[in-house]
Amino acid sequence: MADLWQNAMDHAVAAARRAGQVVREALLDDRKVMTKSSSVDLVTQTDQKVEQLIIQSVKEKFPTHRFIGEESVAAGEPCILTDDPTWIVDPIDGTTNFVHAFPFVAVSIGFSVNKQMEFGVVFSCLEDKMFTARRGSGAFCNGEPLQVSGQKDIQRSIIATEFGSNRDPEVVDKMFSSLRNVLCIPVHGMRGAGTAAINMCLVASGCVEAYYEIGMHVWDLAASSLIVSEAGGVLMDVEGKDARASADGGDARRGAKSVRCACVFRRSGRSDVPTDRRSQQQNHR
Ligand SMILES: O=P([O-])([O-])O[C@@H]1[C@@H](O)[C@H](O)[C@@H](O)[C@H](O)[C@@H]1O
Ligand SMILES: [Mg+2]
Ligand SMILES: [Mg+2]
Repeated sequence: MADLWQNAMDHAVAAARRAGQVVREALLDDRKVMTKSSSVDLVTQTDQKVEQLIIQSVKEKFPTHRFIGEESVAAGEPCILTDDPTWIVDPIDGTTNFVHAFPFVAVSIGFSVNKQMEFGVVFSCLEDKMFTARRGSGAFCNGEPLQVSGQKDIQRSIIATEFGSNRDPEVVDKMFSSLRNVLCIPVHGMRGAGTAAINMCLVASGCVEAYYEIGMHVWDLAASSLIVSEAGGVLMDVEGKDARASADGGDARRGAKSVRCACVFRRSGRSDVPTDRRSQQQNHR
């Protein structure tokens, strides 16, 4: 049976690749840096230009489809997910990395129908790695199949996280407390690429066992949530509930901030997490 959305997925891959070229070229020029919610929440004209290029190219081909785009929402567009075919776009995931030419910058394009991710595309454009997933058909990097880590012991794991853009000392204290809790499990190490999408693709690739972050937005993780789950991983919120609803934008109805956290772990077996670490949700595969 013909795949109804394959044509759209092919378009997304081509659009992400074109967008990646724009990002790479922009790295050769001065980057005009602006700020959004705080002095460390950065955006550039390239973020805005790339988002418009992606959305315009989709509108020409799929005029009835809807959009949730990071920079469109920042400019006042609503962040509401309906059952309609919806493109969930983060034109540059890792804007701070882009500004500093730190080599992990992704173009993230997720596609949802009936509030369910149908495909996800994350192009790590400085590594030239195209991560893709079609619901029910697996996850790939440059065409090679992906599988999450088989590590069964969190004490032999690497955990990824990010610090976001909130510099409120109380929030920072909570982040450091979480870091301490995780490090003292103990784990082999902690890492962060500077972009949620690439961190989650590292989980899907089996390079890190889990990734957590408090305060992500739906566009940060819509595409990579499907890449993780199609690679055998799971998404959960800090209470251990299935976070795909949030990742699919299901919580987007309550606005972009609704996605509190997406912890991505290998497909869980039984998990008897010590209650004092419930928020880190260890996985016993
Ligand atoms: O803004 P952006 O570069 O698209 O997305 C980034 C996320 O990928 C990252 O996980 C988060 O910690 C940053 O604060 C920022 O939100
Ligand atoms: Mg982002
Ligand atoms: Mg972004």
